[in-house]
Amino acid sequence: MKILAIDPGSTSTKIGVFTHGEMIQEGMDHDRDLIDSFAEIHEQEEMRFACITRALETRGFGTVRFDAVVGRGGLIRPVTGGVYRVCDSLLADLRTGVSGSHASNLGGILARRFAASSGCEALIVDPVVVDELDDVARLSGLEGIERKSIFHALNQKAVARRVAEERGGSYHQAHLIVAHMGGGVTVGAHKKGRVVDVNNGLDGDGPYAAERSGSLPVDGMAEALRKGRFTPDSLVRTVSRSGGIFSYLGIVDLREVERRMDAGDSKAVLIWRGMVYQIAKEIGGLAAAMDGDVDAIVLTGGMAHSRRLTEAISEKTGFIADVVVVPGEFELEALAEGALRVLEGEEKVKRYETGEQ
Ligand SMILES: Nc1ncnc2c1ncn2[C@@H]1O[C@H](COP(=O)(O)OP(=O)(O)O)[C@@H](O)[C@H]1O
Ligand SMILES: CCCC(=O)OP(=O)(O)O
Repeated sequence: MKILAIDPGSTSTKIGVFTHGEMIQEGMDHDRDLIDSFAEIHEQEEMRFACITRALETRGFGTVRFDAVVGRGGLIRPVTGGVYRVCDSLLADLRTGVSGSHASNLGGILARRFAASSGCEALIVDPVVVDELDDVARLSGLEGIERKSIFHALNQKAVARRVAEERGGSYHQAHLIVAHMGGGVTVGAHKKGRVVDVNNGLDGDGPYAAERSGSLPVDGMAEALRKGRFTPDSLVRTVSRSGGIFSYLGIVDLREVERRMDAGDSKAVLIWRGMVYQIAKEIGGLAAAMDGDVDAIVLTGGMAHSRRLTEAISEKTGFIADVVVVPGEFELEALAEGALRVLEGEEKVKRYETGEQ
């Protein structure tokens, strides 16, 4: 089987070519100013298409006919976890950004384009809108406004499956708290294979991260709107793109933050400590939500490469359960594995309109 996996992130596009049971991966970083020069996410399609085409040609895969092309699923309508075909209605929802705007919307769009040249299926797996929330977790505290499940579903579920199996159990029996710490931070309560509570990684919700603000006081936001510091649209963009560490220090790279800390920058120390504090508090909150019945806490994503960060979070949360660190992410593997399960008939592809297999 030959599978092309496409994983567009906020600042990079990663691809994986899966052939003969092995995956060759390639990551392309995009300049932050270039990304910011596009007003809308879908306008980045040609730029990312050209990058992927170039990478495939350079690696000698330019003329390969794939059996499936699979992309990271974006902000479509809420769905349960699984593998979905990129049908016309799913494609239309990705293009309009029916549930919002994020680079992952390009995953299914690009998968359809590359699948057309191979004459094969275009699929997405565990999109960021996977919604398995308990009813009680949907309540925001204000009638008419619901909490939404928008998170690093693909990597959280892939890593949770691995950790559960490595600990001799199965994902469908395990109780895990998974913190994905990348450009955004999402912390999910995985209870017997369902993510029953998680902070919305793109909204003002949960801990702050490299470029996300996390939860914000409403009073302060209303005042900033009144004073014209933001319009409603620019506020939404700021919260998801230029909040968090970026807003305090003007940088997003945790390695640079830690270099500044080592050089004696007290502001960098405070902001770093604040992020540790908020992530630990989110983990603690979910432990209570799970009645303290937690098998392990899993720290993953790019920032989990920092031992200093994972040790500090472990110190604050280790009283709850074992802390397992899985640095980086397994999104390309999870995409290819999902497509392979469908191609080999192990799993049925779900229909977007009904969520049924
Ligand atoms: N070796 C490392 N040590 C510390 N931080 C790292 C390391 N590698 C990446 N990071 C940080 O991880 C974050 C990006 O994580 P990643 O999961 O790749 O992001 P995304 O959510 O965009 O996929 C950045 O803040 C980056 O600085
Ligand atoms: C929460 C949606 C996914 C997300 O935030 O991804 P990035 O951290 O890659 O931007």
